[in-house]
Amino acid sequence: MIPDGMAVATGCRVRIPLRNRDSTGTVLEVGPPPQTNYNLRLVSKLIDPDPLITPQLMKLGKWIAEYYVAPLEQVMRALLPESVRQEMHSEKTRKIVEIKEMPDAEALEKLAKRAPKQHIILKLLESNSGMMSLKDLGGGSVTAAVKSLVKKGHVVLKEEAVRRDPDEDQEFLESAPLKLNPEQVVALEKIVNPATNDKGIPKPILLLGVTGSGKTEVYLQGVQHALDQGKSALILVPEISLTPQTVQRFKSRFAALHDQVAVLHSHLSQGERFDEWHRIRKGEARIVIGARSAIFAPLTNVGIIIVDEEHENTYKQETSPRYHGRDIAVLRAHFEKAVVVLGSATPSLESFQNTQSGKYELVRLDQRADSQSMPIMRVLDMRIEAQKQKGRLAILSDKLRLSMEKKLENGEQIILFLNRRGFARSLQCPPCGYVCECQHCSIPLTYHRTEDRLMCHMCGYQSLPPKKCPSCGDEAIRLQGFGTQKVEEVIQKVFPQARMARIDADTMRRKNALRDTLNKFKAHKIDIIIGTQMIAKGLHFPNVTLVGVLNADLGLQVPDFRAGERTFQLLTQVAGRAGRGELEGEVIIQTFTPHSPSVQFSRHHDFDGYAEQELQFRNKFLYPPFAHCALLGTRSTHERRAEFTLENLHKRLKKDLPPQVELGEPMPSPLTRAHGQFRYHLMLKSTSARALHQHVKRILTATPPPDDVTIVFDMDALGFS
Ligand SMILES: Nc1ncnc2c1ncn2[C@@H]1O[C@H](COP(=O)(O)OP(=O)(O)OP(=O)(O)O)[C@@H](O)[C@H]1O
Ligand SMILES: [Zn+2]
Repeated sequence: MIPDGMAVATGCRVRIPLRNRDSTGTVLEVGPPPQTNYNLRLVSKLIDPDPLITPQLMKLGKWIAEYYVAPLEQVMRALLPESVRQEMHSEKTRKIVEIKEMPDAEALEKLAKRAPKQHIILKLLESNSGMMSLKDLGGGSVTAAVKSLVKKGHVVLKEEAVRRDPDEDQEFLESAPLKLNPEQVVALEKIVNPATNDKGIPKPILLLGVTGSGKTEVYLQGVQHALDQGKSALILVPEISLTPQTVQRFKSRFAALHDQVAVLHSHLSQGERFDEWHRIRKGEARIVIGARSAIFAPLTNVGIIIVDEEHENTYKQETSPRYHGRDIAVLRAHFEKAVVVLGSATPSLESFQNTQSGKYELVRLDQRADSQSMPIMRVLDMRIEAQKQKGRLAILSDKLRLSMEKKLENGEQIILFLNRRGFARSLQCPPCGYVCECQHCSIPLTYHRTEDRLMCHMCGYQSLPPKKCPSCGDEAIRLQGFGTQKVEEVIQKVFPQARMARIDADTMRRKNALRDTLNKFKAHKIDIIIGTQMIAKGLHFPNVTLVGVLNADLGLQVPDFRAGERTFQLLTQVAGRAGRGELEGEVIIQTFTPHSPSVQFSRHHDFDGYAEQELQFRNKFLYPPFAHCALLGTRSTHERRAEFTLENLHKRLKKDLPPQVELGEPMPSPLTRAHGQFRYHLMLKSTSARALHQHVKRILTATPPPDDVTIVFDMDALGFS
């Protein structure tokens, strides 16, 4: 309860005595006290006179809690960084000593004899325009002397706030805006004067621009326009540590406004995050760049929200609340009446379909900005290569090896890409490329070693693994695969002179490791980079003339209806790293399935063609964007209990199932056991998001799990492991 006269508002933090202890909480709603038998407590203290959470953000939080079926407290935790919520890291301050009144010459002379230290301090201060930090004066060794000077009235001791700047060690040279090409001019115009609905809310914009088309320059000038209007700007990037170049470009362009740019990401220390957050809230920082959670930055008067590489999976939060940063960006822009720009060379089909249905505006950049041509794409059939290199793992085709040789001779640089993801293994036949698929869902079946079974991870269909390839009859159908480490070994043997670096989750653990390696590559201290999807994003290296994709199929073999989309995106993005300078670029794609649409359409840089056939497939099997897919899972250290709990939930969900919702069978996850926990899951599909999350919420609320079982619900799930 609120004591009389205390101005508590929604979004403020308050202290309440609970169990003899003062606890901190955030006010979700203010209203008359409810009828209850509980003993209601009075708020003992109002911490923030102004709400920490703006009304728009509060609205966003409530929406997230409902849609993603997450407890509101959990959502509040996502909204407010821990350091801010707990007041753990109050402002960092330093002590400043300032001259108040210098003693006259006579007194000064006396001081020099009797208290030489005090004399020196005064002299030092005098030669430093009367003011120095206590630390610079000598810190602990002079505190006593300074105190005496304070007592005598010669100096004063003050506290001054200092900002913990995460990029303190870096310098950013101001970059001038480029003269836009005609396509960019049109794009910027649409952002500056967006189409609006009848309530004056701008329509979201999908900026579909081929790799190297100058999307970033359009973002920069769009942000500039918002600032000129006195508004603030929010820029989301997939992952700060993976996109150092994009962040650098923003920091450089707005270098003159240095203190108005805030960066939010997971590598900040608690103190840095505290400072950045409060600078934003006070309106000192009006440009915010950050990863997913920066969508909750406490900016006011937002003019523009940009989501760079909007198709990236990293925008989806993997713990509850499992929100999608891009979707929340669109929603926040709507609440704030701001323009939102989703940019990508390979947009998600969800966003693209929204342009087809008229919900979003489609803006295109079809040419590379500096009139470089798109790289030449070659597709290499590894089935033939596998026969040639009998018995060995076919990692490097002759064609790719020869091309690498030539580039190295010319002093040009090479990126080798290995798209290795997921744990799920499907069965593929090397001589013919055939992959075992589910007849109902058209996704690869996953091989479960322990049961010696093939399973469909969408619907639960099971079958025995074939002894021979059903397509060509060869017995070579088997599990296969190689990782980046193996590739590095092989390349090292073939090109002993070349300088190379491997970029993957294992080698890039150290903070700034990626930035440092990329800087070395830029300075041409490295000839070849071998990497996973970590290197597919937004990199710009003019001297890279060859990109090799070692096995394009790996991404196609995961039990996920988005596997094709992801492969198309990765191939297109990776290919876009080649030929970004004066020299022409070449891309060699090694694959066992040269005719798959992902390979063929990316080869021709044809997003529209790809989207058209993929949307047909999605429509036929009723997958997103034509339906919502969600995953309901159980996790427990006791396998039977995880299984049993899910079966029980399944039974209850089946009863009164809304007609729009389709319910899959419970089954072990492809990643059957992780962190000592057994995992089971089932899929839900629905043409109505609301019908789905309401039904699940009702059942989950009525069916609390046993203590040793955790329930996971993932609305609009992106992964199915
Ligand atoms: N109007 C312009 N005139 C000249 N050069 C330009 C112009 N706009 C962009 N560029 C340059 O073209 C190159 C590619 O631009 P940019 O990196 O912004 O493209 P992008 O669309 O963001 O690419 P990607 O999607 O591959 O990350 C950069 O070197 C950039 O400086
Ligand atoms: Zn199936």
